[in-house]
Amino acid sequence: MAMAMAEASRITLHSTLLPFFTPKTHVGHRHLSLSSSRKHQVQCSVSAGAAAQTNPVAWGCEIDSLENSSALQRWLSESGLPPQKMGIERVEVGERGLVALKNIRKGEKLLFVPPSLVITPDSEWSCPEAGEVLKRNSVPDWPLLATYLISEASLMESSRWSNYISALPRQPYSLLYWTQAELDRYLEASQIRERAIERINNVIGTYNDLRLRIFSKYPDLFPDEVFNIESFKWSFGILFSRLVRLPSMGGNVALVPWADMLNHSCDVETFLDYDKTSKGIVFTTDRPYQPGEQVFISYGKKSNGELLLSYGFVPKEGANPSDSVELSLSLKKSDASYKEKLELLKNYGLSASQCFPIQITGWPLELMAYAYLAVSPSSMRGDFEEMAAAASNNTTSKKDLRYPEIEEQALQFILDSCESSISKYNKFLQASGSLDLDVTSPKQLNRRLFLKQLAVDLCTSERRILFRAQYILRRKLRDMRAGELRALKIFNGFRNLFQ
Ligand SMILES: C[S@@+](CC[C@H](N)C(=O)[O-])C[C@H]1O[C@@H](n2cnc3c(N)ncnc32)[C@H](O)[C@@H]1O
Repeated sequence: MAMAMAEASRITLHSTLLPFFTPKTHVGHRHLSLSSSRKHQVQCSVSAGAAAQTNPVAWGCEIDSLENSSALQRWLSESGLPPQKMGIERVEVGERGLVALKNIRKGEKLLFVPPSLVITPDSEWSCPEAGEVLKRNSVPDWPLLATYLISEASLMESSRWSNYISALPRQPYSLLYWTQAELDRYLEASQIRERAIERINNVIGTYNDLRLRIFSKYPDLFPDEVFNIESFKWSFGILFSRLVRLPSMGGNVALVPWADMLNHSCDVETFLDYDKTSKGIVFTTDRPYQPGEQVFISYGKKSNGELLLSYGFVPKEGANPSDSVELSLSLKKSDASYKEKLELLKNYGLSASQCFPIQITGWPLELMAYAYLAVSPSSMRGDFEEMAAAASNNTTSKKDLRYPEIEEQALQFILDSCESSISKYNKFLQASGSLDLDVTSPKQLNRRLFLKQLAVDLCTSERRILFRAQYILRRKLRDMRAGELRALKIFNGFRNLFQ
């Protein structure tokens, strides 16, 4: 199960626990920057996001509460969940998690959550009129589920999901709860800041759209006191951190009570799915567990930044083999062919500033193609189109381009971008020791320390990948230049011989 709220374009990598809330500006693995006006919008709309300042929703529980999760466990058993080999406990990784109660073999199927205990876009509403209005207006799955959760939560004990909702965190860990000032302060060096702003704006935009088109027309069904931006931030936070995609159920998205108590480990490769034989949601263990050990699944092959964005945690440094960092490359405005190049990029869904994911093992061919385009002189204009196509998501274009005459400049261009990014991380990491001096209360200090630690962990892991890229690029350039020098010496040697 790939638990995560992956953006649509990334979902193809993983199957299961994935939310499907797609920022419109997301192109494949690339993320476009927001305009400054949109940044301003965030500031106005979500500046009350800090735990100390926000009005938390009236439902859910503290993130580590075991009381509500015991009630959840009892209700699930009474409602058809078969006996389990795991129980909910307080754990070292992830606050609460599922822990083996018995020996569990490798290759064993676990959970067997029946579809009747799963929340999907087709679930029955306790207030059927509200559901009908949304369906009549063709509201897509994500906003539909977000509204469903709020509607059921507000009905408290009258909802059949009340035990489930009471065990959900009142404030899910998610970048949705970071204020603009916190994002600026802690994530300035990382492209994840832009992604968080983009996501917050999508949530706000979605809520505003629902309010304008639907809620305002049916105030009795959707009163402002319940269906407001705070409750939507909560419900989207829950969806981002708990919704799964079930490939064997036609790719449906679902909240799976009980299964969503499983935490993520980068060391396992097992995902939730619907099992047609047992007619339940299961996962198959890829290692044995002894009683007392926490059982994990994978939320998908996500970078540390993506895990922070959707789930609010960062794995230990070096623990995530799928980690990557977004490197931003930009066309130079002083380039004589700037307009021509930009036009072509736009034709392929790209822009003058573009992010590409770098992994510890290397970078995509698209990044090299973009670099070729950025450094190519006007005399190569005949090749611009091929370069722009190769830099894009276009799968039919040739990707592995080679232009020996500008390869050195292209590598130097990538190295410069890499080093400029590294210097931003250095600045943040050096300053991080002195970031907390202006707090006024212990609560504020706790939050600051918590967010700062997450940011330091993220930035350290992202910088580590950039350091590796810097090393490889420097070595390549050195070898190239040494080769050129050797060739020049040989050439000079020949010239002297014939003089
Ligand atoms: C699907 S829920 C898992 C159950 C959750 N621990 C709970 O108590 O409700 C996902 C959330 O669990 C936490 N989590 C999951 N895996 C984690 C990990 N490896 N490290 C830290 N927190 C993790 C994060 O707070 C995340 O948003």
